[in-house]
Amino acid sequence: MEEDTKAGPPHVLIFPFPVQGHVNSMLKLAELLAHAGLHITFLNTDHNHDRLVRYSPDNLARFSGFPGFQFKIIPDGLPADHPRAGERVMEMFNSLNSVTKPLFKEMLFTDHELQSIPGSNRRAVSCIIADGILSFAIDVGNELGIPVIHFRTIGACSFWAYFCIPDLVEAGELPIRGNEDMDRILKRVPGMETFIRCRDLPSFCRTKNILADPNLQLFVDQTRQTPGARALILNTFEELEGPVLSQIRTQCPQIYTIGPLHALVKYRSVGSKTTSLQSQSLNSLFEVDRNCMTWLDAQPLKSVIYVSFGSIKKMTNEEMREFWYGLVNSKKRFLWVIRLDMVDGKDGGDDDQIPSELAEGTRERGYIADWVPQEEVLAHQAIGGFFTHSGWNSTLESIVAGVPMLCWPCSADQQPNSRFVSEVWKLGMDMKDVCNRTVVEKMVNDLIVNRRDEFMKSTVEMARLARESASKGGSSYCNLDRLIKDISLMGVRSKEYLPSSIN
Ligand SMILES: O=c1ccn([C@@H]2O[C@H](COP(=O)(O)OP(=O)(O)O[C@H]3O[C@H](CO)[C@@H](O)[C@H](O)[C@H]3O)[C@@H](O)[C@H]2O)c(=O)[nH]1
Repeated sequence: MEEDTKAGPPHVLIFPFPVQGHVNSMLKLAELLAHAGLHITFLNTDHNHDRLVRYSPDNLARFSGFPGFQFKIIPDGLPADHPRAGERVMEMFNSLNSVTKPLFKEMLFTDHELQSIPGSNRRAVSCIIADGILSFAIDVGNELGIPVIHFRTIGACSFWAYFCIPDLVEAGELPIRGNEDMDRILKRVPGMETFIRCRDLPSFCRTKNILADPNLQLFVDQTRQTPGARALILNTFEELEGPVLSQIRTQCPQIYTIGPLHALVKYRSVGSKTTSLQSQSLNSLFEVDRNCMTWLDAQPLKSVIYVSFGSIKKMTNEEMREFWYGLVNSKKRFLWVIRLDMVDGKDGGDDDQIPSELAEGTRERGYIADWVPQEEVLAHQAIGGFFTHSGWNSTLESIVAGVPMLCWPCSADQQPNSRFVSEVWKLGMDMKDVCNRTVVEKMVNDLIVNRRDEFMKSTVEMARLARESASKGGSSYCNLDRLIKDISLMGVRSKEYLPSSIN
């Protein structure tokens, strides 16, 4: 091993999987590390960077205020009109592997060469924080002898569920034996033996051919690689997922729980001499409709259900109608994020004519938006509940805002998340695998009227714990300090990081 003796702070390269839920949280980490004085290169795909420039210009300008922060752009290899959503998200993995990986490798090599030039005041990359599902970034980092820390944008509960899948298969608990088997409790997910059912496993487990399913294989393989990394960063907090984290620590001893990141960004700025951290940083890849805030201002206290199924889910026309009828029939006010390009079968035909009862109910009590400032929306006093797909960022944002959730998980980690929200944390209800207007109507009313007091008790308490963990002296606050210190110690460079190792 040889030491990189060049003066200056450590240089961290951060590389997210290029979708909203991943870019958002990893940019927040980048912001926190830059605020602590580290040099940061944030690697963004060309497609996403164009969108950030277009839809979050103020945010981008703010980053330029950090000395030593830079964005670098890399192609994702997909055509401009590729949706990068729905089922086609999986095509991104292939493209990233075939097009982006060699460019990434070349970029790291050039970075090393440039920074070796006498007079350069920037260190070569001394640590990579790679999205844990971008295994090629991890491989390249390892190959070049640069320490790699995995960042998983999912919760500990779903990380652990993915991790245990091979054990479930080996023990004969998987595959799932048809619909009638969905409520069977699984015994081989340590820490979850009493409540995790087949239907609560990551959605890829629903395939019959479990050993050959490429999507499942991809996520399981990548999760199983994490123990080989220097460390694992999770956007969660000890008080929320302590028991599951103890299980994960048996495999990955070095974990930094630094969530909820959006709360940490907010609390780290309190008392800070700089004002460069943003309390509600909106790293949006879509055009934000701010008029919804004016509409919310006019609604009574805790009267509105906020509805959003994240940035990737593509809905069917039928699902949209069932939700819409359910919301209108509930007679509750609603703010619904729905982009028509994310609804299958919208072709302007007869089916697209909005029935008059829906149009009228929406005009009276609803507001439909393409994209909203979600953190701000959830913090608004008019919001009484969140009808969510249980994406991990949305779950954390709801927890911090103290808003009870009605969960309709669609895919991947969302299935375990919603089980934890309802069964373990008691922060709301799970409507998994049901899409029916009568059920939506009833559950919306239960969430914000009939069972409101019951949910408010636990949501208020969990919000307090989340905020405490992100405040000075709290668990996530201290873990971030520990992470910064440990990254600073990673100035030691490996001898293998030599041009000859590039092939
Ligand atoms: O109108 C909107 C809707 C969403 N958001 C933001 O978009 C993010 C959405 O993230 P998330 O709730 O995690 O959902 P997805 O976009 O679906 O995220 C993907 O990535 C997550 C993190 O890995 C996974 O948990 C999900 O299952 C996966 O679909 C959140 O920060 C929201 O605040 C907005 O700002 N405005």
